[in-house]
Amino acid sequence: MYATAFLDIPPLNTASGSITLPGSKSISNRVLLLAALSEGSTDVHDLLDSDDTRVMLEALRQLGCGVHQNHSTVTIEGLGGKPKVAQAKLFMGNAGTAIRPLTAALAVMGGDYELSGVPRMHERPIGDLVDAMRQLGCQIDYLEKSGYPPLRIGQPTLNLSAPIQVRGDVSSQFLTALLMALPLVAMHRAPALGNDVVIEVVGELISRPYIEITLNLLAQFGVVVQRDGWQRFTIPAGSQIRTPGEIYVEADASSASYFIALGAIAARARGQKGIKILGVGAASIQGDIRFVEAAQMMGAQVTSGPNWLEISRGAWPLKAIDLDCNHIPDAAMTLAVMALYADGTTTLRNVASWRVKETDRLAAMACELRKLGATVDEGADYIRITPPASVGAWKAASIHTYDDHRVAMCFSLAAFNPAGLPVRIEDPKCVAKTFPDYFEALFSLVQTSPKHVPVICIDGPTASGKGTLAAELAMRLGYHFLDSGALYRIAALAASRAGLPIASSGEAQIASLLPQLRIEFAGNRILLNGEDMSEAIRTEENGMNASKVSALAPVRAALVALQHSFHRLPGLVADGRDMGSVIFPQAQLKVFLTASAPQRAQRRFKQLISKGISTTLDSLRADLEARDERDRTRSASPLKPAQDAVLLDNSDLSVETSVDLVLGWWQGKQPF
Ligand SMILES: O=C(O)C1=C[C@@H](OP(=O)(O)O)[C@@H](O)[C@H](O)C1
Ligand SMILES: C=C(OP(=O)(O)O)C(=O)O
Repeated sequence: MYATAFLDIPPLNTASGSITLPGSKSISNRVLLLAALSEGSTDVHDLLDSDDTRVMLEALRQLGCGVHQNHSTVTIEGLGGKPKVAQAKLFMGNAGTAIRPLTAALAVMGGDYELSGVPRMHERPIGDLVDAMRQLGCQIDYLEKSGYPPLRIGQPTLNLSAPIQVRGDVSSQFLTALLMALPLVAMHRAPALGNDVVIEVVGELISRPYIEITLNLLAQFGVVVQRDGWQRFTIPAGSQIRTPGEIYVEADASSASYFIALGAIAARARGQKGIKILGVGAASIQGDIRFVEAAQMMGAQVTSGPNWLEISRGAWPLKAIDLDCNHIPDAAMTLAVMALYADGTTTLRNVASWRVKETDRLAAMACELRKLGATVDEGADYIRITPPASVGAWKAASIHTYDDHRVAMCFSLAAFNPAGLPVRIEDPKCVAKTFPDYFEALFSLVQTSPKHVPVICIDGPTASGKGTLAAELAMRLGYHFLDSGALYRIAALAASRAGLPIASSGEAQIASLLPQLRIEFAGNRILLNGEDMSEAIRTEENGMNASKVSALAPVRAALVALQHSFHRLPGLVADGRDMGSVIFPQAQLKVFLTASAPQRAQRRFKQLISKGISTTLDSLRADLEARDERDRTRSASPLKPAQDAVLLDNSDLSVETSVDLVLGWWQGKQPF
């Protein structure tokens, strides 16, 4: 997950490849609750691991439910309709699918519970559900504002004499909550005429396909709800939630919308087929699978099987559409970004519920689409988008994401703009609500011209602090990190481990070994084929070998290719001695970092002493000065700043100040 303050997505061109998407949020949280309410244990396979499911799992644990994780399977030991813990404060984050059904279930079972969430959750309505539960004799109080969480739940005096009425025009989750909780009432009622539990929907019901998910999963847990259209739902008396023993969670169809759109928008990479999505397809029980139809209307070419989809670009530009999106409220946000690539004005209607979700999504989408150059008309329940009038009318934008995962995910697709502008996504970690690794998934499928992938080079003499600075910059920008000095050391270590002669007689073999190595920089650790080598490469002996290896021409050539392989989306920070001058001459920012010899000697001294290695300041300083002189004057690639490098003497600067300074220079080069 990118936990950076922002993520700059370079302009993108093509996309190809296949992706297995994480589990459905809607299915995961329903299955967790149903498994918890049933008796016995349920193995849930492919459960979504994200903020929304974590809050649900944590709440279930607090209520005394056994939760055991084994790879992608979570086993839930059910409570059999009665929490083991009668008093708890439950934090539900911003998960509508957690707080609403859990409120209903706890209110029926009774106890002393408080349910709260993030500040936005306290602005998301729950009054219609509370009103419905109160008809049944449930005890629910508002702790702050009437109609909104946080809530306190007490002991009910259940009294079911008439159908329970619920409004469904603000959120379908209230009806879902009743449907999942009321079997707990029905189970205690003898099957007899008039004993069934009946729910009546008052007025219009929105987001209807989510009710189909609820009914489908209830049936898998042994509760077959009878229905009369969308108006009346009957839970037969004597119904009981029974675990099916194990259950598989489909991949998330709403998450699929970003990749379906990607297939529709991105040019196809040469010889490639487009985007293949695994884990969800035509047989999905999720309503958002119908996003496929909307994407096809806009021009996407889609083929599908029961649990896969394959998408490629069809009509281009995309075709503008006018669509009632009430059945796909979440995925419809993706259509709003697709509309930027359409041949006219797109109108998405009947999405008033957008106003009460993670943020006011109608206002948010309108504001951010305008930043990109679109003309947007926002109504009470619709949004109308006209793309930028010409290539020149596109603007580079920093997209504010309002702590809304879907805003962050759908706007990443604006990076395909024809103007070749990057897009900045603020607070990218908000995708953790439903898809923590969204951006990693995106970057695994998209390609762009290497010239668009940014590189920052930090070169400089030994002990100038370039490694620390470069690693910190990479972390702050979410870029890859290349410590080229360590690469020579890793090459030497791998060669000697493979038993190859560290001499010209072994140069061909060493060179062919290098491309097979999987080298990763994880923070300040260096991994070789998954094994942490951070200490092993720093030995005196390996240092000598590294120096020998670096003198072998074929090895150097192979290392160039290896260094270039770090140049990947979304960007790279490389540190070394010839990063800016030789390896990445095209880098957008080159910094040549220096510090006075006494300062560097001091830093190295502290470093060695802290490792328990004894040395003296004077000898270190003499070594450094001698080495500087050798580096500067040697004939083969002498250490000198690239012509276009910025010099930074950090003798009197803290690491933070140096980082801020370089980030400031970097920002000065951005169009945002
Ligand atoms: O029941 C569900 O799983 C959901 C229902 C929808 O909410 P509304 O019914 O509030 O539209 C949807 O937006 C949400 O992401 C998940
Ligand atoms: C509306 C959403 O979430 P929630 O389940 O919290 O309602 C969503 O995921 O888009």
